[in-house]
Amino acid sequence: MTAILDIQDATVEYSTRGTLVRALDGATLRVEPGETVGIVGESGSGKSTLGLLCGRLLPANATVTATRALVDGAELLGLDNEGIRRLRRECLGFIPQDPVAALDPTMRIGRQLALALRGLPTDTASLVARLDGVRIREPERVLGLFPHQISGGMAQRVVIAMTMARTPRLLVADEPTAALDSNVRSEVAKLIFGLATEAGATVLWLSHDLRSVGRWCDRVVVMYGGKVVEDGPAQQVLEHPQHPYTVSLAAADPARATPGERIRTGSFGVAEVAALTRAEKR
Ligand SMILES: Nc1ncnc2c1ncn2[C@@H]1O[C@H](COP(=O)(O)OP(=O)(O)OP(=O)(O)O)[C@@H](O)[C@H]1O
Repeated sequence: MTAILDIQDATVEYSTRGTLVRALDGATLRVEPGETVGIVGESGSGKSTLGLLCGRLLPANATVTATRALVDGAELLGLDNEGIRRLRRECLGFIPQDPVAALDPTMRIGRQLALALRGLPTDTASLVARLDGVRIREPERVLGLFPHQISGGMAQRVVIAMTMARTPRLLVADEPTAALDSNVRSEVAKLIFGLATEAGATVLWLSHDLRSVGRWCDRVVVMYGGKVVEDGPAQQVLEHPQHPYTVSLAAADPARATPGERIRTGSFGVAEVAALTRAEKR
């Protein structure tokens, strides 16, 4: 079977005013179609960089090397611009931490959704059905609103509807519930995993929170210092952590292990993803 993601010995360095930061330092990860994989690690461990690498969405100051970097069998680093656009369009879906930033503030929800549906029916009934599918109440009314007029939870549902409309084979979600109120986090996680399962999508869920990842994902990958330091079935990693960092995560107070309340500026290049999504819509 072709792996949906096959990255071997990937190194990513960011250069900022003459200073080099090595965000990935020989990261290796192979994911089979249909797996749900939680990638956990402390801030700066390279999770977002790995997520962005999957869509070759790294910023211009990043230099990438890898022995192998295949997404759905395609050589990520060798694709021309049309090839990478096609891969993003036909295979990949990204759900960022900050849904409001991922939406165009100047465009009503209905229009953004219609643009994201590209080639699929965009009459009002179809748009309403899309919002229904992500359990948005009063969908007709929501279609006429701007992003600032809806809650973070609702905005994330809109982003999920837009992303899942393309039935991605690989869904990369970077702390997609961390910026939301605690009472909607689990509903949104359930929605994402439910839709991904229905679509047969593989999920890469990037998070600081080992316990929540263990709840939703079958497999847990732990990153530390730009490397994958532990990788196994969720239950095994939670109950018998091997790497000292995983041991400390597993021993942490669950309340403290809850995803951060604040939006982390280092997270997932939301601006890049939003710009890309908007550029592709035009
Ligand atoms: N565009 C950038 N330019 C320079 N350095 C960057 C850039 N993006 C990330 N880095 C650095 O690369 C390292 C890895 O960052 P990355 O965002 O991938 O980690 P992370 O595990 O996702 O962290 P967080 O959970 O805080 O998002 C960090 O030291 C970070 O400061």
